[in-house]
Amino acid sequence: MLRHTQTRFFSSAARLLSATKKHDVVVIGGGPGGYVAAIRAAQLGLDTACIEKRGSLGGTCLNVGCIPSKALLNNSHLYHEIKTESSKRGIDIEGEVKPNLANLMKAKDTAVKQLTGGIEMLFKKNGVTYYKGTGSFVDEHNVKVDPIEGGEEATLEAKNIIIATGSEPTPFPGIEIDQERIVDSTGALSLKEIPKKMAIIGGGIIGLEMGSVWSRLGAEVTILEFQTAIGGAGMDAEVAKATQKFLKKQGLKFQLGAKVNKATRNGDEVDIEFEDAKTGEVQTIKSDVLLVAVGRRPYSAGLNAETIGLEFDKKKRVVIDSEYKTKYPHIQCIGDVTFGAMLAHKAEEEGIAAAEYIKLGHGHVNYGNIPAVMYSHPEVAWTGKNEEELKAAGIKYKTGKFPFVANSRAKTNMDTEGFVKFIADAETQRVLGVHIIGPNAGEMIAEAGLAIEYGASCEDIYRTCHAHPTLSEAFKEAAMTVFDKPINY
Ligand SMILES: Cc1cc2nc3c(=O)[nH]c(=O)nc-3n(C[C@H](O)[C@H](O)[C@H](O)COP(=O)(O)OP(=O)(O)OC[C@H]3O[C@@H](n4cnc5c(N)ncnc54)[C@H](O)[C@@H]3O)c2cc1C
Ligand SMILES: NC(=O)c1ccc[n+]([C@@H]2O[C@H](COP(=O)([O-])OP(=O)(O)OC[C@H]3O[C@@H](n4cnc5c(N)ncnc54)[C@H](O)[C@@H]3O)[C@@H](O)[C@H]2O)c1
Repeated sequence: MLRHTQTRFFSSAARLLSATKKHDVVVIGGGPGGYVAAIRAAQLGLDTACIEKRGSLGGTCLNVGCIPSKALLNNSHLYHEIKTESSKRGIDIEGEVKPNLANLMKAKDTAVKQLTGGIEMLFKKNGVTYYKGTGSFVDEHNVKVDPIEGGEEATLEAKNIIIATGSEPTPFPGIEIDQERIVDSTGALSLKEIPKKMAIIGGGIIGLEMGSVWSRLGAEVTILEFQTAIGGAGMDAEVAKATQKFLKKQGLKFQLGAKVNKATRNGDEVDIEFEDAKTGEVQTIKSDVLLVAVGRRPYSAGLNAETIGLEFDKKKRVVIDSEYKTKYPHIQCIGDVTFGAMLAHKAEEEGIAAAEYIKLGHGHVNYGNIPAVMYSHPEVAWTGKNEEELKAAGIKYKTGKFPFVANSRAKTNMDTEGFVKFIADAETQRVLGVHIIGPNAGEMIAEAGLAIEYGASCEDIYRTCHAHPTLSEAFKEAAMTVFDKPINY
């Protein structure tokens, strides 16, 4: 008996020993923050591993966020354009134009598969070791991997650890998500049929993007937003108003200042009760599907962070310093699970900076110049400051605006909704913020990012030759309007 116990002890000790691996850097989470940090660390010559429990790399963004939503946004827009705009563009279509939901979903899934698979290839190319499983702290230098299918149990001894565990949808107290009739963003990306009526709690970016998708495909969409403006945090008030106007024109309905009290599923319907936040008047609406999109919250479940006494703030964000260091200098944290905008490109920037801090001792992210894009049509994009922020800070500024209706390319394309708005320092004309509603605003905002990063003035932009006929001429002319007259308006 004794001999048997001893054998068992030695064999499990041997197994533990053989499964302990040493790495310079262990990244927990394979989303845009984590996978980019891992690749950058490996490129800098560090022996790097990344642990991911989802079964595929790319995190929320590639699996259930940016990528699938953009696939549905792009293809639902094409469908809507073909259906509503073909004849005025000189294209005759015979027979009925109708969406094929199964194939729309297939196209979305193909994009996701190709891109998530691509990261696995990048890991191989850059020599990042990929552990499939849940990473949890054993102590401040050892991380255990509990494997998922295809993974292996291991304990990783790490000189440096980067936490990049992301975020999850914020629940609405009392409303149960069943991912069928009452869904969060993940469910809204995979509905089995096009609802006749869809209600959405939250007029932020998810609500407006997913509302656009299902409205274009035929649903009657009602957005219930608690605030008196849509767009969530950061959207310039003038832009938010104009955005609501064009979305309304496209058929979305808005109930602003709406305080939702409850929502219950009744068979194939959902009853939603809300009250006017000002008057207290109570209304009930019925919908086939309810999307709850009231924000996202940091995710750190399963990390066993308590074991090492990691610090969190009231919003459950991991507390870090300006070099992404937690209370332990060798444990950093980046992306949605810590401070700042919950955006993929912000997480990626932090991933690169965190890896560079480890190897080089310095890194760079300009938090004053993180672009935001809403992929409606037209798109809404901004970077830098908005008017409300500058007023609050007491900074004197001037604005200049140029409408796409006066831009030759937009007119040629019959796509003239929106404008480019510049906000510049009143004295120096230095660009402080740019806010765009317009076709391809998400691409155009990169030019504004460069201008802000390099401290450009409006005149610098005006004196830069822009090709004709392009939408970007509207960008140049908007810069001119801050201090002079535009040519074409
Ligand atoms: C519907 C939707 C659309 C979006 N669209 C955009 C967009 O267009 N542009 C944009 O910039 N942002 C968009 N976002 C936000 C974007 O997805 C996030 O900001 C981004 O994914 C954050 O990256 P991250 O690496 O911090 O976290 P995540 O992407 O959430 O990745 C974290 C990963 O860590 C894994 N993980 C967690 N705990 C553990 C553990 N203990 N062990 C191992 N693995 C673990 C998770 O499985 C996850 O895969 C969207 C989000 C949603 C929901
Ligand atoms: N294109 C993109 O970059 C993109 C796309 C989707 C998501 N995201 C990111 O994902 C995150 C989550 O998006 P989101 O739209 O859920 O959050 P959000 O913070 O953008 O918007 C949530 C909205 O819900 C409202 N709200 C909150 N509680 C409410 C209540 N009880 N009743 C009614 N309204 C209520 C808020 O006022 C806000 O307008 C955001 O940080 C966003 O940046 C980005």
